[in-house]
Amino acid sequence: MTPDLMEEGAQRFEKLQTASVLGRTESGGRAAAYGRLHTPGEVDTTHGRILYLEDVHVSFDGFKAINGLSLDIAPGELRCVIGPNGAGKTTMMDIITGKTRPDKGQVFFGSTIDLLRHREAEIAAMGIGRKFQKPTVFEQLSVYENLELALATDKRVRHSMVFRPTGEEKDRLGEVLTTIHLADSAARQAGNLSHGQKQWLEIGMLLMQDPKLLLLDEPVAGMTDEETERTAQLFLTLKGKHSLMVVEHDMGFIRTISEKVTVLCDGAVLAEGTLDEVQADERVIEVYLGR
Ligand SMILES: Nc1ncnc2c1ncn2[C@@H]1O[C@H](COP(=O)(O)OP(=O)(O)OP(=O)(O)O)[C@@H](O)[C@H]1O
Repeated sequence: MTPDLMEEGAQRFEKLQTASVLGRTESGGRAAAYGRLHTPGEVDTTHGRILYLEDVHVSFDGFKAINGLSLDIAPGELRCVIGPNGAGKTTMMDIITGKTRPDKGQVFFGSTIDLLRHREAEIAAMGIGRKFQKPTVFEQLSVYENLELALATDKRVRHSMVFRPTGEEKDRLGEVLTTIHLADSAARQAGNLSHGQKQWLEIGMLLMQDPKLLLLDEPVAGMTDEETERTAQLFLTLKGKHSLMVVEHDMGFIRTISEKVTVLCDGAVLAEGTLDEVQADERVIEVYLGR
C-alpha cells in the first residue's frame, strides 16, 4: 500500500468513526436530526423501539407479498406474529435480515440504523440473529463444539486457524448450555440429539453472539409437548435481555409466551393485541376460518 492510499484510508476511517459517534445513518439525515450521542456499535433504543418498519412493500413478479407493512418492537419485548399461510411472515423476516430488499418503505434497527443500507452479514453482525424453521447444527460435532464454533465466527478468530475460548467465553458457553437445557449433553454428538434439542442448540449458537434481536421462525414445529413447554420457558427466560420476534402457528405455545400478538394477512398488519383480543377480532376469525 502506498503512503497516499494509507493516508486516504486513515481519513476515511476517521470520518466513519466521527459519523458513528454522532449516531448518523449512512444517509446522514435521520439520526443527525435527533443529534443524539450514543456508543458506536450500540443500538439506539432511546425512542423505545428496537425494530421499526414503516409502509414496507415487496412485490414478486407483480404479486404484492408485503403490502404496506408497519410495525415496531420494543427493547426486550417478546412479540408473537401469527397469520395464515402466505401472509408474508417469512418475507418480513427476509426483509429485516437483508435477504430481500423491499421496493419501498423504512426498516430501522433502533432509531439510527437503516437496515436497508446494510447487507445480510452486516445485519447479523450488528446483532440480529435469525433461526430458520429447520435446525442446522453441525451433526458430526459435539454440542460444546457447536457452541464454540458459533463464537469463532467473530473477526478475531476468523484469522486464526485454531480457536481457543478465553476464560470469559468458557463461562458464557457454560451459561448458554444451562439456558438451553443442554448442560448434561455438552459432550454428545449433535447428530444424536432429539429434534427439540437440536433446535435449542441452534438457539444457543445464536445466543453465543449475544444478539439484541432474535427472529425465530416456527421454533416449536415438530417438537413434542414437553419440548414445546421447555421452549416456552426458554423464550420467557430470554425476553428482557433480548428482544424476540416469534412466528408460530401453535396457538397453545403462543398463549404460554405471548404478551402482544401481531396478526399478518396479505402482507400487512391485520390486528394487534393480546391473544384473546386478536382471537375475538372478526377480521382475524374471517381470515383463519373464512377461507
Ligand atoms: N421469492 C418469491 N417469489 C415469488 N413469490 C414469493 C416469493 N417469496 C414469497 N412469495 C409469495 O409471497 C407470499 C408470502 O409468502 P411468505 O412465505 O412470506 O408467507 P408466510 O406467511 O411465511 O407463509 P407460511 O405460513 O406458509 O410460511 C406467498 O404468496 C408466497 O408464495
